[in-house]
Amino acid sequence: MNKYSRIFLGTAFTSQSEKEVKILQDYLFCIDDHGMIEKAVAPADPQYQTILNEYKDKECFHQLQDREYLLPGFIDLHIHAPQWAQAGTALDLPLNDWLHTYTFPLEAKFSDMAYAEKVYDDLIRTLLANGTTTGLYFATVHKESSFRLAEICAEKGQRGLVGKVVADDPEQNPDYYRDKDARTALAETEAFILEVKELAKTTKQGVYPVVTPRFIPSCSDEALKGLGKLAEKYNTHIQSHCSESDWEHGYVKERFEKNDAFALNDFGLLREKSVMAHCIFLEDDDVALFAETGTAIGHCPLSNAYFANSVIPISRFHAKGVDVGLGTDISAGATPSIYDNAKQAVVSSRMLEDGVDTSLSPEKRGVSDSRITINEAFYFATAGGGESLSLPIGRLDEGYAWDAQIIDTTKLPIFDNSEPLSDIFQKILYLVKAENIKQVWVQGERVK
Ligand SMILES: Nc1nc2[nH]cnc2c(=O)[nH]1
Repeated sequence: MNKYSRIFLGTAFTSQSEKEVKILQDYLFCIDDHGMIEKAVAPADPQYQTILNEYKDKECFHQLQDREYLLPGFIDLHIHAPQWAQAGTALDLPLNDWLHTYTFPLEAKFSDMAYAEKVYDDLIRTLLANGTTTGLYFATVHKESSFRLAEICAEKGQRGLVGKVVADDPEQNPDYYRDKDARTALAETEAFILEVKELAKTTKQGVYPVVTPRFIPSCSDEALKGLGKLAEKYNTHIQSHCSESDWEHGYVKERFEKNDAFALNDFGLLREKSVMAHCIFLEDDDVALFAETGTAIGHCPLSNAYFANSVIPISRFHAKGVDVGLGTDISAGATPSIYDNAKQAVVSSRMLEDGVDTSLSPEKRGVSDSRITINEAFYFATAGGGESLSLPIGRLDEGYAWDAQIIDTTKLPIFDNSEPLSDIFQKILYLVKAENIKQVWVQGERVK
């Protein structure tokens, strides 16, 4: 009987801290029956040779080839799954017009199970191919197809956190696409939570129900209050949008005479397992409230370039103790790739630091101390995402799930065998496309 269900031998990159990447050269990763990393063994460790000798000829032994490297699987903290069907289009309008012109009509189509199946199946396959091993999803207001999304994650081996969207306010949502009323929305959310919890019992990598008020403008007070109570009753994750654009931030201020963060908190929606997308306009006391409640920011830099009307000072918010992960925000972000968003997070932060208005002098043009490095963006894509979700994911370390990508660098511009591993890491983050991701593993199972 084998003690470990799988062993991987290879060189891995994983976050040591927000700013530092740890290089684990020629390590042995010993995976247990539950798909967790039981041991990460360095070549200098006295057990290394013993384990190697015992496993090297077994089927469960996986040795990386020359020029292959391991990265933790990426965690996408903000995906509108139905919007995959319009990815790459419809980005010409501001947020509220975009919702009413393109997005609500599209999402309404997810009452059709056959259509939902087609889109969701393709999305999950594509995300896995891009190295995303955990996804936090908004589905639609339809309970049945939202549950189908959770099932497709379960079947394809991705760790899915899925929300049936709640949008019940007749003033803000069209008649053809909204919950009938707050009571119905809450009853359906509760039934959805129970169904997904049942599905989780047979899903190795985990599947989780998420309480999902679309955003404050979509929801009545009754729905928001009830959702806070449901999240508490079932100890679920919570997701929504917070202080995303001038319009949305202003709408909440007008309705509640306070910022989004405090309004959400009043409804019991800021908790340890809450992830709020965007959060561009947080003020100091909002940031302190996020840190105090354990609420995380799903940072979606590509989407923000279209809808946020500004650049989030993510470095400052993170330095104040707020958990941060990355999100694609499909389809406001027109890529399924967290690699693309990691790069954009760096680019946006550099533009914030330097500023963009050339009519101003350099010292007045930007916001100092805003830039993040590619190491920090990698941290947000992996360990930061895991912390945001309060799950043991996002690191290739003992006690974490074996969620990993095997990167084949033979097609990257590496011309010198002695190139430092720290440079290879940067080339991976800047240049990898789905075709360079050779294998993807979730909870010890191969999914690509
Ligand atoms: N980016 C984005 N913001 C939203 N706010 C409310 N709904 C949405 C959405 O679908 N996408």
